[in-house]
Amino acid sequence: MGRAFLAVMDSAGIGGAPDAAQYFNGDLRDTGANTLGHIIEACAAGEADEGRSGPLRIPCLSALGLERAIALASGLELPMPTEEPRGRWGAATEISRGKDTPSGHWELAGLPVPWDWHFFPENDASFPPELVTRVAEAAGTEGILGNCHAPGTAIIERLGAEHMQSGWPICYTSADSVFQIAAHEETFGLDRLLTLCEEIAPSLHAMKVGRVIARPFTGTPEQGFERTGNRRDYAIAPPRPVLSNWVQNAGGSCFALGKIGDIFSMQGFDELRKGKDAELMRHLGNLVAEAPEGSLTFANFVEFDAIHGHRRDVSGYARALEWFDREIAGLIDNLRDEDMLVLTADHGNDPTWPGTDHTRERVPVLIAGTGAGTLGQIGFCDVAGIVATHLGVPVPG
Ligand SMILES: O=P(O)(O)O[C@H]1O[C@H](CO)[C@@H](O)[C@H]1O
Ligand SMILES: [Mn+2]
Ligand SMILES: [Mn+2]
Repeated sequence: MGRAFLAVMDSAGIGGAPDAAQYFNGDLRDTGANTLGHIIEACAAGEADEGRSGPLRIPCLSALGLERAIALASGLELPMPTEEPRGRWGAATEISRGKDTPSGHWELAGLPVPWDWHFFPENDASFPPELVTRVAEAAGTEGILGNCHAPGTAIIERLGAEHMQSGWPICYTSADSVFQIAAHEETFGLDRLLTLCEEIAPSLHAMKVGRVIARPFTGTPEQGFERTGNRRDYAIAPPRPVLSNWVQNAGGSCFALGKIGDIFSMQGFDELRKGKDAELMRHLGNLVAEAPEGSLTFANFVEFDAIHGHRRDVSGYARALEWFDREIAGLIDNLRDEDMLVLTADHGNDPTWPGTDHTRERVPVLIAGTGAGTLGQIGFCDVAGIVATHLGVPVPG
């Protein structure tokens, strides 16, 4: 039976989504976006030389069949490694409508999202009056500040002083399905902020807003404000059992690494280990050494997306891929005979594309430890099926 390690390279898409024309970055459709394909091309053309140089060096991902997966997904013709892949490789297509992180992960875990997420409009007042009233009541204030789309650091700079003076919470949103509340840890109070978020979360989840996020900060108008590490996400829970539940129900342990805990509201997980990507890689290495037989380790590496994809930083994304490739090669050497390591992604975020939003794409599925050969074109849900079958866990439905 062995163990299963499932690592999501957040936003590492490979193009070719059949419905890409229905998705936009600004005015431009996502048709043709190809995160990894375009990074490989940019590196080969010498256009991604900041902090690195030349063609993208990812021998481990290549040996597992990445270039073949890209060609299968999108038809993009890249120089092909001459050797046959040593892993199983394929391209997965999403059916959930959102090109967001929870949609991608839930479907990879066997649950296509059965609804449309609610996104708040980019109007002067993003939130409906009833919601504003409900939040102010829960906060015990006369009103709220913000009520708009904003980057989190910019809005505390703009409204931090007014917030400290009036005591009103700063509420804002973004292109994601989120309701975020920024408040000062001392003058508003951290516990009060967390209680407020917890209290209003059920009504936002009922509206199909994916997450309420507490964004505490400290500082002064004179010295400037800074967000603290006490961020808390109150995410909507998956409405049905997912891969981690199936594994747990069959008696296996499940470990969540990084954002996986929030994405699934810890549904089906025994333990959460957090940190930056480098730390997560160490957690993953420790679990390769220690995780019990029959267990699932589910990891999300968010920096590809959060630090490089949204900032359209091709060199940075390439550096992150080269780092990831080296680290994963080391982990594969330590797998036990019966183990499976699956590398995949949740959506695209092509750093060569206009805009700053995710791109609708197919994703690679690369599997180490269980032989070689193609998986062909599969669905996101098949990833859950492959992992469950490997662990001998029944797949419902
Ligand atoms: O700009 P900040 O506050 O970091 O917000 C970002 O973080 C949120 C959740 O990850 C995203 O929806 C985006 O809005
Ligand atoms: Mn994501
Ligand atoms: Mn993102």
